[in-house]
Amino acid sequence: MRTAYRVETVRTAERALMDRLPAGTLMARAAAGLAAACADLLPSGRSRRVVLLVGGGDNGGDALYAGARLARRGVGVTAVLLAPDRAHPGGLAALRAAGGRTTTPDAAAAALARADLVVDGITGIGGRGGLRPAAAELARAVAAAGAPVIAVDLPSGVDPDTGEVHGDAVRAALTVTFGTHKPGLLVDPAAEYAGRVRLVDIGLGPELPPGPDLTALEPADVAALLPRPGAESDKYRRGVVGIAAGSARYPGAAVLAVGGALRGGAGAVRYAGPADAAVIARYPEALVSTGLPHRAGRVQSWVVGPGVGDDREARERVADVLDADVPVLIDADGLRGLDPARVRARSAPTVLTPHAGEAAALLGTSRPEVEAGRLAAVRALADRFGAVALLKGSTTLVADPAGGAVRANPTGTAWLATAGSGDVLSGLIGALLAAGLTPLDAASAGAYLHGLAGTHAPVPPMASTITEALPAVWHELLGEPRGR
Ligand SMILES: NC(=O)C1=CN([C@@H]2O[C@H](COP(=O)(O)OP(=O)(O)OC[C@H]3O[C@@H](n4cnc5c(N)ncnc54)[C@H](OP(=O)(O)O)[C@@H]3O)[C@@H](O)[C@H]2O)[C@@H](O)CC1
Ligand SMILES: [K+]
Repeated sequence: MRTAYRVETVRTAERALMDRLPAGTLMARAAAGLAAACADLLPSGRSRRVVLLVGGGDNGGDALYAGARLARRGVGVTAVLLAPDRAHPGGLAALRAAGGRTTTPDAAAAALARADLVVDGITGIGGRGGLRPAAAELARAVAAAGAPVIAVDLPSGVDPDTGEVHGDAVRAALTVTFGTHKPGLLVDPAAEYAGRVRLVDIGLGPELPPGPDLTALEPADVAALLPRPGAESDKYRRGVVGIAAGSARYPGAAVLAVGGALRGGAGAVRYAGPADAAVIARYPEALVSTGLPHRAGRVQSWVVGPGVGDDREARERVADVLDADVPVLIDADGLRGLDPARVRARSAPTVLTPHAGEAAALLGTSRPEVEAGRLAAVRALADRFGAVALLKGSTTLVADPAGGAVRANPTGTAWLATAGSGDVLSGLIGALLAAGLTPLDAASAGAYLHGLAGTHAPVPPMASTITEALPAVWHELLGEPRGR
């Protein structure tokens, strides 16, 4: 599990560690890791030039010490000093002693034009608000120059705690972060600016509290969560999913949600609704009925909403499912006008899976506001509805109403934003709920599988090809030969 901590927690841990170590040790560790990452990215066998962007804090100090290490190895290093009188004195002295040069922001463009690599040390965890004008101009000059960028700790201009980006920010190919991930590195829009992220161990681990602010599942975590049928399994032990999706007008949503549930490992899928003929034609495995969901027979979870429409009949189906005493996932049309009190009053857990537009409607805010502050939005949804909230999008986030770390989904591709993709996800999570995973685990493992299937599906993927890619993803994660 990757873990991320907010700045306040990082600072406390850093102080505790610093008290036990000789001055300068942490910065030396950070700079060594940073210099190694730079060396990996630099072309070999010819004269190489690195430009450091140096702010007035310790982030700039890291860049200067790393620059000194590179200069000692024969790399041509030029430091652009944003605040010459405040640049880290020890770092500056080390760079100069190693033969590095310094310059001012007005001469940056010429240096950047010849750079093989740029090291962004303008701000790290000490950055506040959007970049100030001189720093913002430098960020634009870097983008115009086009050389690859390594960000020190965080790309300058992104909010470390929330992942928000206000105005210009540096876009990096790689971010070398120290001690622990910060939430902003795993949440869009900031995550997109960070590029790949490399964590350098500076010994902070033992000083960090057990409860991180954000986590991201790794393959082994997902593999441990996925249900594996045992010798004694029957369909009820593996989990029966009820799907109340689709309508005469939108039968496809029913088919896709049922497919997601079947490929999510369900022991059986009961479909209730008017798209029964389309479902049975595609999936003869499904048990179909046309009455209200509660008449469909015993299930261990319900999925309601995709493609149900918004007429009286649709509202009746949604209300009927909300009365069920099993975990319920509500998506798409099921989320329209959803009453927080009704969801809070349910006797079993609820999972909501809105995209940003649906989340905005549920929170009474705007879509751009949700997209700019995804972390705050997903927490607010979980809080308001007393439900696990999964906010779909460039970074899918999952929040638990009990609090604790928000989970950021690390898999997926922009190609997943295709019609019906969310219907597959809802069925998939429904199957994991029926198998007995906690709602938080079901939602985050479902998002993980779905994202991975999206990257396995032939490009451009369709929702049904995401479903078809799921078996390969299960095999990959469980590490079992096919057919076992
Ligand atoms: N934690 C750890 O364990 C370790 C931390 N380490 C490193 O220390 C870094 C934190 O250093 P830090 O505290 O000195 O803050 P930092 O990020 O350099 O920013 C402050 C500078 O930025 C400026 N500034 C602020 N906002 C701005 C804006 N919007 N636009 C433009 N400028 C802005 C601010 O100016 P001021 O407000 O003072 O005028 C000040 O000059 C951390 O990220 C990591 O790299 C490692 O060395 C070792 C282990
Ligand atoms: K930085």
